[in-house]
Amino acid sequence: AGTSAAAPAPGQGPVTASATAPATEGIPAIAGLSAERVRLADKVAAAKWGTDQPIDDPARERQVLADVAERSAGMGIDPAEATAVFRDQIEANKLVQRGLFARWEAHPEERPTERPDLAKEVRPALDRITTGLLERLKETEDARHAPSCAARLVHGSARAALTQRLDALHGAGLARAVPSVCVREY
Ligand SMILES: C=C(O[C@@H]1C=C(C(=O)O)C=C[C@H]1O)C(=O)O
Repeated sequence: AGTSAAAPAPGQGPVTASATAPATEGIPAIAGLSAERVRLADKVAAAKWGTDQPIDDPARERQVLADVAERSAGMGIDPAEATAVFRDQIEANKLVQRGLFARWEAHPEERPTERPDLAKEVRPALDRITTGLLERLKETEDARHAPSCAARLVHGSARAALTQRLDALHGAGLARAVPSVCVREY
């Protein structure tokens, strides 16, 4: 008793184990972190909903991009490539926030019941994702410039959308977040 559930032989584990595990490295990890960032738009929107804080905050965007430029340069990542990625991440986040505001206008019963603290809770969570994304951008220097990047990005994004159970709005956000990840060499 208790020993009947033998571990599967290597390579014979359930197919779903690898298909649902979050990617921890490479281009797919960038897609995974991008999906997490897009999901954080729910908290950003909930923090702003019913306040006079606008969805677009150009000062905060400049701060995010300046931080990315400085840290990427320090890490040996092309700052132009890194800031292009984060410009898209920001546009994606606003796309989702706008979609959620529209949803909440139309469906009062779906409105958030709590207001997270943008400065103390939500932006620090976004900043942690920034750190992770910069590490992954560094590690994928070659992969992002390779012809195979686009396929890896599409595959990784589809997997992230499934594993993180993104709905249509967040899926559209993820698609908006990642186009600059692959660098075209022409
Ligand atoms: C996420 C926010 O909303 C917008 C999106 C930002 C982002 O994605 O980093 C930054 C500023 C805002 O224009 C926020 O205000 O923090």
